[in-house]
Amino acid sequence: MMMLTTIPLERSPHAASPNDGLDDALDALDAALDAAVDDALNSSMTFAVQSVRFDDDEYHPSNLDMGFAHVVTRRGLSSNDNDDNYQQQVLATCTGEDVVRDCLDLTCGALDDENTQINKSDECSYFDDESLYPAVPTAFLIGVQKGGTTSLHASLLRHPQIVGACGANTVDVASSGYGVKSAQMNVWEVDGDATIMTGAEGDWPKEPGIPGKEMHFFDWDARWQRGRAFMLCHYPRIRSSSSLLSSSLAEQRMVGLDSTPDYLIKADVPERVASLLRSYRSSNNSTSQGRFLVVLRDPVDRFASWFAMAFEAGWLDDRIEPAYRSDVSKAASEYTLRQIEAWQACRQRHETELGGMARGSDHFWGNIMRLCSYDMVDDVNLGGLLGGFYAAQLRHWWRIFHPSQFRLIPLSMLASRPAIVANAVTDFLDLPPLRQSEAREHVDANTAQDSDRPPTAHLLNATAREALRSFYEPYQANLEVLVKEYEEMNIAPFGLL
Ligand SMILES: Nc1ncnc2c1ncn2[C@@H]1O[C@H](COP(=O)(O)OS(=O)(=O)O)[C@@H](OP(=O)(O)O)[C@H]1O
Repeated sequence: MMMLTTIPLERSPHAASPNDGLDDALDALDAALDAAVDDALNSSMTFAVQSVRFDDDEYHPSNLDMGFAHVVTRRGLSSNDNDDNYQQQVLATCTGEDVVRDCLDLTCGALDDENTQINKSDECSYFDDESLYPAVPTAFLIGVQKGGTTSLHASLLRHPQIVGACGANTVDVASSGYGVKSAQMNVWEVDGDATIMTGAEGDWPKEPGIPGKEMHFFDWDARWQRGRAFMLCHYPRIRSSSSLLSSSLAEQRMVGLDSTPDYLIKADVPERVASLLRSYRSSNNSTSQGRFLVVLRDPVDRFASWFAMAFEAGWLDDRIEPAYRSDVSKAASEYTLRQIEAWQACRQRHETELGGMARGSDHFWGNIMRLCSYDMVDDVNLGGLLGGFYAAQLRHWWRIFHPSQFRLIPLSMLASRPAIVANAVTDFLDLPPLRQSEAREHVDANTAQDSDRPPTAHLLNATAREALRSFYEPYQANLEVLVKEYEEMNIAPFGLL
């Protein structure tokens, strides 16, 4: 059971200025909080209290009944709080299961007044604060791009012990239903600061989406070069110093999740992730080896979905024949055939360079892929045709991490049996299962229907679909071999698409 009491900051309607009478009002509010805390103590409930600031309409109280924003730890008032924005304090009383679910004291650095520094420098001002346990990213949803990763990410965030990074894509939490841990969102909106992230990668993503997804820490050089502290600063902290919060609760294990589907395709990422985990293990006695999730999707459908996204985003504007620009279906089919041709030509060009390497092996394809990714500038961000070479991508990762650290999840299974997937993933992450009612819920996020992009099912004509199907045949055969090996290692119950 959870009880939420809102105690308004009562100011005299006759106040001459915003600060007039503020001290008295704050004293009255403090006294009301103390009385409420006494009540909670007398009823021997576990409880927590939090002061909440509302900066603007985004922090409308209606957002606060979802997730953790309205709970835990009573903070001292900082000088910034003595302004007109400081409108309310909220008391939440929690007990039982809801304590874990709703009362963990997570805090996003950039939302904290005293920590805004992290936006301005590479160092996190609270990184050394031992009273804050970082929710370190040890779980990685690395692909495949357009595989349904947003749905899986959103469904995992419902678990009380899984957190995404602060910021990244923002989401209209109130309407999306992904309310849990909603205060992670809008970090950058709060600061109104798009300048902090200038660099090769451009602005921090701000488009509507899901909180904490697509951080690109490991594949965008400008972010990677800012170092480990920079990345960890963007994960919420668990505050254990609160006198009101039981320490066992504060120390509850949290798993940070980095869901960036481009990671699977980008050659440098596995080694970078490994080095982060190594450094984390050596400095924190952590034993985490990293856990990796990959959603697999039929490569033809994945390609169509990618095309729809790229077309809608304008990435292909100068690559589509003007005659086709007004007809997305024709554009998609024509582009597909042209890309297949370009790929075959590129492959032939490089085949001789690869000398005696066994033709058709994943290693061979991996090399061709690397070489052709430079040649095929048309294939934006490697997400087009090359995005479907799942076996070569996975083999590349398996050179660095053991296959047992991976779970391969067919999108078809995520779509049809969400509870099985949710429980298998939480088990894999050594976490208790989601509540049954939540695990069974289907999550469909980032679908064509939600966005302006064209539906993908009939995007490609029969010729283009067929050409793609036979194009991917050898790669799919390699994937089957890989999945068989994976199953023979008795790693996971999941089969192929
Ligand atoms: N539950 C479920 N069932 C079936 N299909 C689903 C589901 N969830 C997401 N999707 C489809 O996955 C596509 C989006 O994938 P991603 O979220 O991974 O895209 S992205 O890489 O993050 O941009 C996108 O595909 P298209 O609609 O074909 O574009 C989604 O519709």
